[in-house]
Amino acid sequence: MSVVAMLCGIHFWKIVNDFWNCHSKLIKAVELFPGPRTIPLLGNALEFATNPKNAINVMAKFGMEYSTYRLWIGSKLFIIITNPKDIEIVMESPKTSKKAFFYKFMEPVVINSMINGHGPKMRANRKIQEPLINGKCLPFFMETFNKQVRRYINDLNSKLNQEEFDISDESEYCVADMLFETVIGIPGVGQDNGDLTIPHALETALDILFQRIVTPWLHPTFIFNLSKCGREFNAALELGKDRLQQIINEKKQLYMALARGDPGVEEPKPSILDLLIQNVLETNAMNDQEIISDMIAIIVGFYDAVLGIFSFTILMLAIHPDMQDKVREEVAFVIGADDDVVITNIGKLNYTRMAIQETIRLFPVGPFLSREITDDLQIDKYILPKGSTVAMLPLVTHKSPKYWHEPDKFYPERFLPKNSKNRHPFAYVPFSGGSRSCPGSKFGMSCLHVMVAHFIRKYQVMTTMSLEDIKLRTHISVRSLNGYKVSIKNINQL
Ligand code: HEM
Repeated sequence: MSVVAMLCGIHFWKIVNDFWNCHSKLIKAVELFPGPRTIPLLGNALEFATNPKNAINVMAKFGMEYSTYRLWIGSKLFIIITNPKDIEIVMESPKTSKKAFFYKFMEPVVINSMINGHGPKMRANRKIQEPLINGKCLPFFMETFNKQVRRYINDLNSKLNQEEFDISDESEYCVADMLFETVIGIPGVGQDNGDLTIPHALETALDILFQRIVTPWLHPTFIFNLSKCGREFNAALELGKDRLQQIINEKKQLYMALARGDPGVEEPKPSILDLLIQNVLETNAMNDQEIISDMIAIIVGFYDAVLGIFSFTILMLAIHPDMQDKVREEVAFVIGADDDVVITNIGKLNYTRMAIQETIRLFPVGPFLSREITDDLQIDKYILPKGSTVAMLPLVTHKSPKYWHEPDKFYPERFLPKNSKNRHPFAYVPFSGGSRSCPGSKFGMSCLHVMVAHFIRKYQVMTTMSLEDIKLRTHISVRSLNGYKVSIKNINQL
């Protein structure tokens, strides 16, 4: 214990030293930036570390006040920006293509992945994977989405005409099954045996990651590793890593057996991981560590986004029955009473798409997008100094009355071309932008269309919640703190 106390003491001294000596340049550079009052050494950390789940709400509150401002989390300087023209400069600049310092916290399990890496190797790996996610196998992935969603919709019959239930809790297994089959290429049987170990472990890791970001005394790795949350975080990532390594080994064996023409070996259905392994067996372009890192990035990106957006969309349609009817009419017209949703339908489901877009406007999956400033960058009257972290807050920009009429209302029609034409393109950044934009946007939106279409075609959804009731819980992503309570009736009983 005394050794730990001594190490903490040494580290504390180092923080003090860093703060006063190494960061004097940064302190000077942001003298003119507005921002909340700081306290010595901790800066603004106490505002966030005491309640990390509310941290982005607090940042958003300051964002309403200042639009551009600075925050100090210990010795780390954050510049928060919310104006679309500034967001455009930051997203498009090569000086900000590196993710913020805290993405390093995902190491040593997730190294130089699409989510936390940078540089030529990361870009080359991303270039291999993007066409696998959104390319010619997408129609095939749609079959899996339809199959799993049909299963889920049938199981929801047990909730018919009953009390309210949480739509997110009910949808977890279906989302995990779609993920397992299309991303990792293992049978999606969560709806049969209820195993959510891997997605839950990764969700826990995200929660802890965010807690660490806003808690400066957890930044040093050796202190973090000694803490309870550090041990939990490492265990969660290790679990995902070990399972993925095992799956990769099995798949490599299988594809080598296929190449040799071994008898009785069947070609598996394609998944993103299967396609990637076939590619690297031929090209040797990525090693196992890189594949695992990117698979974790994709699993987190898929599970968190699809589950969160679907749950919010159904809740929004429950709160707004007129809009729910419009989605239902469109689905009936474009897809019919019982057909699968195929890729060519997606472009015709305009109102459904606008309902999903409007949901993501109000509840952005990436409420806090951050990058490292690798060289001084001018935005408006300010210079973002090299060595600071810039954070964009879609949660604020998406609700600014400067760009959105009645921003707190759910109004899908605001995405009609005639209502969008004068809007700054970076006033809406659901998938981030520039070189670090989401590589899974088409894949994810296709999946969401399938889920919403099947659900609304079968059920009338109601809720006692109102838009004003929803309190947000934020980590890297956004969730409803008070859940997504809905009840359902069979559409044919109406
Ligand atoms: C349709 C709903 C989705 C939305 C709204 C969404 C949104 C986002 C946003 C805002 C980011 C940027 C995060 C940041 O800059 O910190 C991001 C990154 C990412 N997303 Fe998505 N995402 C969605 C679906 C998906 C899916 C289905 C996948 C996987 C197939 C995925 C994989 C990723 C990955 C790997 C990154 C990291 C990319 C990078 O930082 O360069 N996303 N996503």
